[in-house]
Amino acid sequence: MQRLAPALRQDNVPLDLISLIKTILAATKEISFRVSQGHLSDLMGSTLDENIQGEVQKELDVVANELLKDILLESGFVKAISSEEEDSSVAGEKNGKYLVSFDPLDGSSNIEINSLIGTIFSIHEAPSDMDASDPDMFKQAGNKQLCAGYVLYGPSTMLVMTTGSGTHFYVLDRTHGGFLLVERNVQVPVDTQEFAVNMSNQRFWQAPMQNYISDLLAGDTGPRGKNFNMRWIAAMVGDIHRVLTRGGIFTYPQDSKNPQQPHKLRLMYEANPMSFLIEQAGGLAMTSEGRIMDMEPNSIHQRVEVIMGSKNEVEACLAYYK
Ligand SMILES: O=P(O)(O)OC[C@H]1O[C@](O)(COP(=O)(O)O)[C@@H](O)[C@@H]1O
Ligand SMILES: [Mg+2]
Ligand SMILES: [Mg+2]
Repeated sequence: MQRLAPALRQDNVPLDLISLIKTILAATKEISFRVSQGHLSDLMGSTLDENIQGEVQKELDVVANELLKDILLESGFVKAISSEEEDSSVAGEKNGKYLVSFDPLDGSSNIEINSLIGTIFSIHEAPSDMDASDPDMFKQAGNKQLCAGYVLYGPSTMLVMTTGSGTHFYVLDRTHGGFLLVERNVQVPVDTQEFAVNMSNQRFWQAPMQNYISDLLAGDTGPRGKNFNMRWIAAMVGDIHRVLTRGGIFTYPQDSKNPQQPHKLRLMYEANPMSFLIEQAGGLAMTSEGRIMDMEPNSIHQRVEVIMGSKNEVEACLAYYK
């Protein structure tokens, strides 16, 4: 099995970017170790703080954020970082080439039940003519990402990453401490009979999504003429990993539960990186109005509607909005 750095060189990834990726992964190996300690560590509880989005921070959210932030800001490659757990962007090296956005721990509500969690990251080029403390540097569309990936802390720790030459799967080999390539150019099957959505929000969705999901639930007695299965891991990393592995449609549609917040998932460190991975694997990543990666961001913590996965199924869903 190929090691990470030679696999990236094969895809013509520049050496500086390889070094940055290795820096991110050094932090995720440490997070993976802490996660695997579970109740043996003192990181299982909640802090008394909330992040800027009003969510209670878990001890592991904070530790994972600090590990990534410290190693990235000290690396010399990074002009600034932005994170789910930071109010604004944080300046790094003034001549740094890259910007990194990350969700240090995705699926935090799964921590205490010993279920799937992960780290999601996205890398953009840093504008050379802007100040390192200017958060506007991050206002770049997803289609400008140089690299996106996640590390899934599951029964095995996996890295799923793209640098624009396909989406590849790696596994952390604890015997030598590095990530090994296990599957190159993963492909999301174009058709599927599996969907992922938080059904408890059903009554708050817009009519097109209500109608689409009702038709899936009607199975072979309804207009789709086939039965669908449902899965919901409550961690986007887990759900998207299943979609990349065996196909499916994953959606967090617009809802009216809280009129101040019609969308749940964050553009910069959830939707954009996952969109890059899904598209590089032949899937589609959309809102009901267009391609996620073509959206021009207006803020670091912007939220967005998400409909992504198997190409034909995403198109079938979007047809309800026409
Ligand atoms: O609470 P719900 O509706 O199940 O939402 C689950 C969604 O929220 C998220 O957990 C948000 O991520 P964080 O844990 O990083 O806040 C997504 O990963 C997931 O898809
Ligand atoms: Mg998240
Ligand atoms: Mg998180």
